[in-house]
Amino acid sequence: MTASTSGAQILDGRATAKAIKAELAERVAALKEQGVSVGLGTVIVGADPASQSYVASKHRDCAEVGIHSIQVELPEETSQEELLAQLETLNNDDDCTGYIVQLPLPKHLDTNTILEAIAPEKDADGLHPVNLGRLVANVNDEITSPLPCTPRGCVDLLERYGLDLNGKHVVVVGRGVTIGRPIGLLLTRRAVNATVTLCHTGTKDTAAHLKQADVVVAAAGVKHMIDPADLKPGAIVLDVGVTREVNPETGKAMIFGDVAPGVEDVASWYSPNPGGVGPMTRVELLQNVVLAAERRAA
Ligand SMILES: Nc1nc(=O)c2c([nH]1)NC[C@@H]1CN(c3ccc(C(=O)N[C@@H](CCC(=O)O)C(=O)O)cc3)C=[N+]21
Repeated sequence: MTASTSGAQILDGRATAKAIKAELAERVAALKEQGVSVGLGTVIVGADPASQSYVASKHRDCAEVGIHSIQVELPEETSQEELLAQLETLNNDDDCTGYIVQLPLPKHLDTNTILEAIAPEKDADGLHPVNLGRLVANVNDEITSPLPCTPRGCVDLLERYGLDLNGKHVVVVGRGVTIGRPIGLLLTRRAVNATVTLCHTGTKDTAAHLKQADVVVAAAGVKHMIDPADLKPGAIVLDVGVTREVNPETGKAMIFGDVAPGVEDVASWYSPNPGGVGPMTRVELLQNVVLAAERRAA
């Protein structure tokens, strides 16, 4: 655990993801000994530079733990039928243990129809409606089916630092499908036992909710929208939202979180962005593929 120069301690997602990757590498090796190979597929449509950079890092992660990768790159103008045919190929490919379709998709494609076409047992993101439904029904204990990567990454990061959420009040900001909506379902399970408030653009006074929060999950995707002055002193803050801006002079991409600078003077713990929940999301993707292979081997 790294202490920052100011008051708060850092929830270091890079170091935590590295430790989890070492554990996953052993599980992949054990599967190989049983003759089970583990493969992750990624499907990317179009040439969005942010998506390409995310997908490239997912394949680097795979190489690190011994997971074989299958990269499918399709042109921007790919039709819905062509994409569905590609997913059918991956659904039937025994070398592909699990896969993801990188989001966002070009506007002419229907994201929900595409996500539903992924075989639920190959859904590495945990975003298929069957798997999200199991999360709602509370039958998804990860032994049966995958959990969504970013929520699980948040919960694992807190757990690895020994931060107990039992009885704590968590305020989630943002209602997106990848994090804001599902994370409350994980946090309110008996095993975690937190109380959750979900704030979104329709919330009247988000600052008043933040003041009550023992833990804040900032997942709106709006650069620096959370003012540290609105936090309760000593709060735990997970900065999840990502805003990517390309510097027009250098051409270099810059990453910004949802929490404005100064959080380190108010929080007891916080996850920086970059370097916090992003690397955890990626390691949970690997975890889902390894779990899928272990299920298949059982
Ligand atoms: N089907 C699908 N699944 C996703 O999980 C998915 C997606 N689509 N579309 C886009 C978002 C965004 N996302 C991130 C993952 C890792 C980092 C990450 O590792 N970030 C590094 C920095 C990376 C950099 O510097 O570019 C960090 O936070 O330290 C960020 C963002 C996954 N998403």
